[in-house]
Amino acid sequence: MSQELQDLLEWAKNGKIFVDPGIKFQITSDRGVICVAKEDIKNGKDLIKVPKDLALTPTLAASFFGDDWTSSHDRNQQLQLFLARLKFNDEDTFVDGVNISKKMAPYINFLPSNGRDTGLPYFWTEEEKYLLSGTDAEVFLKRFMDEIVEEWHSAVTGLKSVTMPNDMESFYQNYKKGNYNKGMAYFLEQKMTWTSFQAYLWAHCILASRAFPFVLFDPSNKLHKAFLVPVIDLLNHKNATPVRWYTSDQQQMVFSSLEDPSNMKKGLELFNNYGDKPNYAILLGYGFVIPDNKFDITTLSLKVPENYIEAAKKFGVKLPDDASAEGINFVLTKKYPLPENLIDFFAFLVRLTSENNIYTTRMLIEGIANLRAILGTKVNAFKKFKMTTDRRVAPSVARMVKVYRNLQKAIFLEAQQATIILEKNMLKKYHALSFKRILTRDKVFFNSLLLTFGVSNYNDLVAKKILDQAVLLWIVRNANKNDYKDLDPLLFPEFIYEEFQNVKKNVAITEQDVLEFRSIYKSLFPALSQMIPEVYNVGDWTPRNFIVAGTVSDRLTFKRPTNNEVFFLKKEEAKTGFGGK
Ligand SMILES: C[S@@+](CC[C@H](N)C(=O)[O-])C[C@H]1O[C@@H](n2cnc3c(N)ncnc32)[C@H](O)[C@@H]1O
Repeated sequence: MSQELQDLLEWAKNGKIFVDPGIKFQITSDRGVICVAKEDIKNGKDLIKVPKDLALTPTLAASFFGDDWTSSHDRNQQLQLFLARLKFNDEDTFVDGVNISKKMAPYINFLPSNGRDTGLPYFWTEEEKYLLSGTDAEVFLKRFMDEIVEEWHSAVTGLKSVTMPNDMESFYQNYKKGNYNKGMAYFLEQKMTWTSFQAYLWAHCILASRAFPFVLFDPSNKLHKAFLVPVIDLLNHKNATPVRWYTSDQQQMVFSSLEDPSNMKKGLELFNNYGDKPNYAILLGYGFVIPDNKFDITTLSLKVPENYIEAAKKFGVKLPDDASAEGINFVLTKKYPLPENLIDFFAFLVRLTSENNIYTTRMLIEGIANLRAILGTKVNAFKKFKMTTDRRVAPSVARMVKVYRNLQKAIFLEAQQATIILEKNMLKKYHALSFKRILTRDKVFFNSLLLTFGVSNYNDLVAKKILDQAVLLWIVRNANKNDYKDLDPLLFPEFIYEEFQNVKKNVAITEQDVLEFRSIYKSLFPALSQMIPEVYNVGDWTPRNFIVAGTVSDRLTFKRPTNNEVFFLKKEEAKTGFGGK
């Protein structure tokens, strides 16, 4: 046991902190101090009780600063700066005549002596932070660091009795200019004075990783302030551990574990529960990650022009609240890797003007295929990322990031797999008609392709790049169905015929359409009608019908990107029925 831990426990005993004789604390090489059962522990038993007097609270910090504090910010800022002072100022800190520096010395000494030792990524080397590239943790680390810099600056410049040192002001100005985007680590390694940014960041990390909600003592505290409770903060976290924290008579804070007794047997570690958090939050708040964390999430960020966001909302897509031109952040959870609003958004992105107020089967299925491609690029980026080794990368950090990245990749992979299943289910549910199937049924048409293009199977159509023409030809044939004699009318689905008539009647043909279809048409006609008149010289095969067929194909077909299989889908309202929220 380290001297600091020994001193802390001795101080705790003298200060009337109750520690159940059935538990003990010991130091591990990889997870710091842990709490271990010395005997079988009954669940629900009060294990640690800490008098309020030994807690470091926002009230105490506020009393210390008093009128000296003028910053409008105050969530945990006062307590953080107060803690930084207790740790990094050699002068004693008095509150209402009590020397808090002296009173709390064993606790303050026990806390990590520098930023690096907190283990939180804010103090990682640049090479270590680089390992987070492309992850949510990288984004949040930058965002939170920006916030902490602002908080600190406003707190320290707001203190009447303190003049911001020049080097600190110049750090602030340079940080704002982006000059510390790389190279922060070196700055953070420098010596700390209590008002320095380094000290404030250290205090932020201490509160993030060890504090409890002050609402336990002060139910009126709406700001979610935090406070520090010695000894109870020695327990490590395990997901889903049932624990109880409560205050008795507003005088002491009590910890008890409601864990299954089989997990509290002699020799086993006893845990606290820091909450159901995803790994990026555990990493940034506590400096570790949980392998196979069932609360893990990842973010798929998409950037689209602002007018798309408005239009999507108007269409009924439930976008995340923070959606803006800066980006839309869809949260993929381990439990629901494919959120329904993400599918809706991708469906919206491929909607045609003719699809104006419903999600059609085509929109959803095509949207899902596009979404799969994006998820694929995320998975590949994770797969390709090289975990470089460097002497400035601690092996423990590299191991942790590897676990984190693997879990992130797994969520994207699960989402990608889910799109495959969803596409399959939807094609089945909405009775998609495969063009491959059409070709096996419509033998006369298929033979015409064989004779003219030398196509002997579906894959040949793809290989010879004439699949799209074949689909158009068949749509026109379908429109001419009443002109063919002796053909089974069941070969020609009514919904495709009707859409053709609808488009022909209602959609104006533009010059652009004519130009687009001219070369395709010329490559096929009049040759086809001369070679196989029984198919291509019956009914109306004019260029106009080709153009109409093009629109029908846009509206009713979906080409599966994985194997180029074309499906016809009835235009109807569809639901994924996937249940992912
Ligand atoms: C409230 S303290 C718990 C006591 C801590 N082990 C100590 O040495 O003081 C929180 C810190 O403990 C460590 N920790 C807690 N739970 C952990 C876990 N499940 N795995 C690894 N480290 C953990 C992390 O370093 C975290 O920042």
